[in-house]
Amino acid sequence: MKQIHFIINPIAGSGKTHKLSKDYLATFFEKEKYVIHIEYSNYKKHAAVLAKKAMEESADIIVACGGDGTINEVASCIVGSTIKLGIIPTGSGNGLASNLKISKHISKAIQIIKNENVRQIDVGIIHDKYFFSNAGVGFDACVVKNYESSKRRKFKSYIKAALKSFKELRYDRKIEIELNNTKIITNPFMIFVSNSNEMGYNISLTPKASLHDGLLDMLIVSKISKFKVLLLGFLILIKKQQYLKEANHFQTKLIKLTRHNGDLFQFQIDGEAYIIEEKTIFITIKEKALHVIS
Ligand SMILES: Nc1ncnc2c1ncn2[C@@H]1O[C@H](COP(=O)(O)OP(=O)(O)OP(=O)(O)O)[C@@H](O)[C@H]1O
Repeated sequence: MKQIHFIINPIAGSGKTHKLSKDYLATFFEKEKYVIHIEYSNYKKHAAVLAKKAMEESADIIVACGGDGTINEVASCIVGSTIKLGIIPTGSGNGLASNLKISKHISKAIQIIKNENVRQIDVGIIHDKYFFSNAGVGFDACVVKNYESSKRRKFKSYIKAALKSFKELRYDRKIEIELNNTKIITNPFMIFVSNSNEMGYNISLTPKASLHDGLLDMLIVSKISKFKVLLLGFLILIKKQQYLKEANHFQTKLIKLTRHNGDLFQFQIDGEAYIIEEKTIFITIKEKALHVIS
């Protein structure tokens, strides 16, 4: 019998998860072959607690039902193991699921899990945390921080958060970046590191990124005027950000970031806000460390 555990974030996205009852799932997973377990996350980081419990109960497959935040909490527990991660993308952005071509239609996503076609994907590591989609410091981290205080988890909330971040924009920190034997000292608008080629909503800052190439894709945008911020936003929407001369793209396996002044590092990691206190941090990649059904 296969033990399949569903971990559902009830507040992710537009709350489509109400469909995921035991009766509904039982119409897909035959009781002769599967034992279905369902748990709901009740607070931030609870999905990780539930994933660890599922591992102790010998789960074969753990299904994260939510967005990139829920996937991060669940997947971080099973990196390096042979437990398979299933995804039902009920979040708002669903960047990783979209990169993996997992349908947003619940029944289609369930069918993908049933087919059990497993791929091993790379996993990013920033300081002591895993990321599966992307992480960044600067404007994107500010947008995420402002988004977290909004009541609704929708695209409109991201736009509002971006406008607020635009108003708050300031360049009061210097960061030293070391990668590929190069040192860059910048007063950044944004330092964005990605494992996946999509942030969600079909937006990509790193279109060349692959979950399977053993490399991190990095976009460094140095200090730019507010006019150029708007221009960059437009270029991103038409997927032509390389035309902004301050936007530089790199591929690498290891990045060292040192903050020379300014406050603590305020990151976004898979769309969640994080503070990192250390002055120097490393970002690296663990190849093919996660078994994902897609
Ligand atoms: N019951 C709950 N109440 C409040 N927060 C929760 C609850 N369950 C999970 N969370 C938190 O909700 C946050 C958002 O989850 P998630 O990223 O899955 O959805 P999303 O933000 O709508 O989607 P995406 O990241 O794809 O845009 C995560 O930080 C998670 O820890």
